Amino acid sequence: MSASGAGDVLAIIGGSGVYEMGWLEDVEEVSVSTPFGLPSDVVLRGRVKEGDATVLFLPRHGRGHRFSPSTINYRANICALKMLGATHVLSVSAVGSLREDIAPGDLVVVDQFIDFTKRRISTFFDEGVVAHVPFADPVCPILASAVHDAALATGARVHRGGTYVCIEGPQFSTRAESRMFRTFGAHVIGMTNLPEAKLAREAELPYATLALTTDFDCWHVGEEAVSVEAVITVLNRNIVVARDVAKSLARNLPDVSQSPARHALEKCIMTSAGASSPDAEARLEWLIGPRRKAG
Ligand SMILES: CSC[C@H]1O[C@H](OP(=O)(O)O)[C@H](O)[C@@H]1O
Ligand SMILES: Nc1ncnc2[nH]cnc12
Repeated sequence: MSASGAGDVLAIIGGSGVYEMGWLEDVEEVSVSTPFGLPSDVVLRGRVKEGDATVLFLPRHGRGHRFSPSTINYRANICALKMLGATHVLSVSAVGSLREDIAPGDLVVVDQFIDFTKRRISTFFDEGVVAHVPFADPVCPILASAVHDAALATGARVHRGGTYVCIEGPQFSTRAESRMFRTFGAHVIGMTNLPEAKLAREAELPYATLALTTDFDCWHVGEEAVSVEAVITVLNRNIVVARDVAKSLARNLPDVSQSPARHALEKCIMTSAGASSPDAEARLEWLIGPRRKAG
């Protein structure tokens, strides 16, 4: 796998418990406003020591954990990172395990999602311009492979591949729901990676998730049902590893020029510039402007 260029920008979206990276250098705070509103917080922009890439860091819940999974402005977050030149997106997320062989403390580099969210805006193309992007493989395999390599290097127990079912929350699941998700073949459960991953795909951003397993949700007979207290206890250990994985990845970004995400919008926009509205074109200029100009 060839290394990336110095112009590459790794965007890290921090999940529960991950409100800063701790290893960023030459850090500046960047406030970004987008056509979809404000992102969860200011974006930290810096670099990694002994690395070429620029690094962006955005805590999806905001510093102080101000936004629930349902109220995060996912569109503003992804749009802001795209506007700042992101070329790779690493999502760091706390998850529950739905499998006996995935234990709290394990890392999972997921490769599939099941969407059980209920009330989230999950597209940039909701008014005036229609587009349908492929999403069969929702995670960039090139980036996921690099994340897996970086995770292995920490010595943590790492699972390559897995299906992340995303629930609306903010309540945890019932036992019946947890058991149902297991019958679906899901491996881990969370509350935030959708529509985040869908929006990253529409924005043609290669996306991969480092899932930090913190509990067995509530299906496991021999285990206590998940609680915030239990999650935080394990998360405090996972976070240290997650920071190391992100640092290693920032130093070894893969070339994603062949990522399926990079051309996701090609031939997917149904509405011609003449048929859409000036408002819609203006709202999406950051994403389809160059394509529109190229005709
Ligand atoms: C505190 S457990 C539930 C909470 O943690 C996860 O957040 P993130 O995905 O941002 O790490 C989960 O999605 C819930 O938001
Ligand atoms: N059991 C669980 N369900 C949903 N999101 C989670 N995040 C961490 N553990 C979780």
